[in-house]
Amino acid sequence: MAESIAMLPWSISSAAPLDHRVMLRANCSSQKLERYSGTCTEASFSRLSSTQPSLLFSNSKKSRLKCLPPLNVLVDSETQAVPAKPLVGNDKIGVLLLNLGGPETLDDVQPFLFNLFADPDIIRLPRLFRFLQKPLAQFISVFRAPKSKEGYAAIGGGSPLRRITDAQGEELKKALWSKDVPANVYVGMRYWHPFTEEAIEQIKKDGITKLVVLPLYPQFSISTSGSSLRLLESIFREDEYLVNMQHTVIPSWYQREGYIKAMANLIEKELQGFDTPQKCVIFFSAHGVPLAYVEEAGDPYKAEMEECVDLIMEELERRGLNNPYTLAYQSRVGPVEWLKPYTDETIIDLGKKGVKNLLAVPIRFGRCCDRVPPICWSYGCI
Ligand SMILES: C=CC1=C(C)c2cc3[nH]c(cc4nc(cc5[nH]c(cc1n2)c(C)c5CCC(=O)O)C(CCC(=O)O)=C4C)c(C)c3C=C
Ligand SMILES: [Fe+2]
Repeated sequence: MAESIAMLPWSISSAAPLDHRVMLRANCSSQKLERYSGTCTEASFSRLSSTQPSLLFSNSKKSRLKCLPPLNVLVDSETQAVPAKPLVGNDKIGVLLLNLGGPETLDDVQPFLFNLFADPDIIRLPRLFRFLQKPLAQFISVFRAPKSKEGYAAIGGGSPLRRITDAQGEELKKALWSKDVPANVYVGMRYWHPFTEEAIEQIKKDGITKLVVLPLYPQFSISTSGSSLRLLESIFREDEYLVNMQHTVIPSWYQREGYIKAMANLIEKELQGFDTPQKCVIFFSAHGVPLAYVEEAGDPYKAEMEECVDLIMEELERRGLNNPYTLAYQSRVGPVEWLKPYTDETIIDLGKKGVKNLLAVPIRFGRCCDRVPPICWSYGCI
């Protein structure tokens, strides 16, 4: 089995994104395509409709225009005008960071799981059976809680996600202010405090007039950014203040140069810790989703994840690092088939093939933690 296993520290982002998906009016045609180009990121909630999932989650490659919008501009939800300096007149700028949320104590675990499983983007029941969503969520959350609690107990008794996301928000705010963009940054979690609804209340209290919505998931999935954006869309639809507020959405950003280079930097640094770095297998492990999300609902998650890994590997190759690598998916829950290959099976295969040096890269994780990384937690004994 593997002689050395190194882990990259969890440091880029906390979770994963919804593509296109929300984009109904993108202004990309004039943008030059470049290596790190990705899907257009501008979207207007006012154009979203949760009753039209095909508009949100088309998996047609053709419908996904490529562009490279600068992150530091605001796109007017009505006109798509892109002013060089977004701060005009009395505008108050806000950035809303969306994330999953996590239980802060072991007592929070079951209610957190209830919120998660009550989400129709997580447990996708046929329309006829939707009335069962909450009873089912109650049942599964009670059933799952002991196993989840074990995991959270192993990483100090709660999720570090709020702390990490708050810290990211603080750093983002500092970076924006240093660029003369005096924006407020808000954190809105999907399944635990501070809930998205709480962030929106604060945004209204602060009188924000222009809002950038940034899910902290580099790659889009129906179950992560998709769910958060759908919730946001329903909040916006019912609120006169929000409907009239200019806003833009960054659905995914796995292809951004800064992100790819940051991942490559971390990998390059960790490889240096091996005796024979060039022989080390780079093992990307990502949170999975049920296969049906991709094959039936058109979730772009798998495609974005694979493209992301390719981009990171290309960046490493440009630096003269030509290591073998593999991508596998973990964290499956329940009886249905999830994205393959599975992480546990892949690790065993690598061991059988005689791989002695493995660098595990938690590219998109569930129970993430800087103290006990989940891959050690779950697979350390294999
Ligand atoms: C049951 C379906 C689930 C889907 C689909 C799913 C997708 C998904 N999740 C993340 C990121 C995270 N998930 C986290 C915890 C978590 N996720 C599920 C289930 C699904 N996730 C459960 C039951 C749990 C709770 C923990 C457990 O019992 O295993 C977390 C951790 C949050 C924290 O506490 O810090 C993250 C992050 C992604 C990226 C994703 C789809 C791509
Ligand atoms: Fe998850």
